[in-house]
Amino acid sequence: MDRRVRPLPLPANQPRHFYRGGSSIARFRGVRPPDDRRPEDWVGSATGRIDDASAGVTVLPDGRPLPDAVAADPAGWLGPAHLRRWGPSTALLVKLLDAGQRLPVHCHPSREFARAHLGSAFGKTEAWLVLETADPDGGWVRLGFRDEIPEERLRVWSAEQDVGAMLSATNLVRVRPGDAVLIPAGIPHSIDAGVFVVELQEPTDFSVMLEWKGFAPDGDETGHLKLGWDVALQCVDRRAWTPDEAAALVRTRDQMPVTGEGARRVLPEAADPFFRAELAGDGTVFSPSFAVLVVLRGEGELRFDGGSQRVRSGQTVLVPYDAGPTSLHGRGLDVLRCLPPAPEETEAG
Ligand SMILES: O=P(O)(O)OC[C@H]1O[C@@H](O)[C@@H](O)[C@@H](O)[C@@H]1O
Repeated sequence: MDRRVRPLPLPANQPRHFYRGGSSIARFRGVRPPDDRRPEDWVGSATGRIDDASAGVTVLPDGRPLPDAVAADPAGWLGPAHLRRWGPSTALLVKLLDAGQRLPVHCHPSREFARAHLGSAFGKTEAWLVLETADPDGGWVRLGFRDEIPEERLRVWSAEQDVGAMLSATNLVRVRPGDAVLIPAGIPHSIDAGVFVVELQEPTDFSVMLEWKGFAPDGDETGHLKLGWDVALQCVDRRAWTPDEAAALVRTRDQMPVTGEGARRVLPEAADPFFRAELAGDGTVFSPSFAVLVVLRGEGELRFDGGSQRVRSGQTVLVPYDAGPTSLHGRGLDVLRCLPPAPEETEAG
């Protein structure tokens, strides 16, 4: 019998969260929303929530949590080159995120900070591909402080929860469906209500919360990753980001170059040490890799070594290395293929 792992369509995996959202995920998937506190769908996740390691992890159709399945056959899931470079970690976390309300201003640690203070080889650099905005003209995200903020001022803003000051200090950046946004580690950011994205990240749940007023968890207790504010605030990028620099973190579909295989490279090279993403359609052939597919539009077929699988918009599919070369077939198919960093990637902060 052929024991190789095959591509697996995944159901929604939406741990309860402290902020509202989830209806766009349900609409995208064509299912009913469980309740309005399910704003994130963790797809092909071997990562648990920081406050509850059992939440967030993907459970496969055979009942096994993804980390157990990968541990049992790391080469089959990840391939030999990935395994040599990244070990048995998938090195990738993908989420659908539907902001039903504005997210609190927060930031994520770099690898360097995570290694020094959190015992982790991964920080949480991330990127978004915007799927929808409630207003068809676009939605808003907040990226980076416009002026350099002295540490002491940041400390006061956070201690006093001076949300007005924090928000007015950040760049407000317009995003439209189809745009991709790279969020470098450290940059303070927030997504406004009505923005629905696919998110690629390093496989951790590390957030330093600058804002928590009006949200359920007491950020003063939980927002500093148990490091204390003196250390946690060291991971915040307090530098000035000019409006142009902040806007340059956004890439429109036209700015995504077409690769030799006919796919569009979604993210800039600066993202390569952390994850890769491409938009592909009918006729695209991919070389073997662990991957998470999000079918954005259309329907058709995903062919792989030894079989094929029907795919349609709203589906997410987990692809193991062992599926071999894969290809997409179907007119109007638009698929986001999320990949871990390449095995040849070297260190990045
Ligand atoms: O899109 P990012 O920046 O990861 O924001 C979403 C993240 O928000 C933070 O406030 C934390 O609650 C994380 O658990 C959550 O995943």
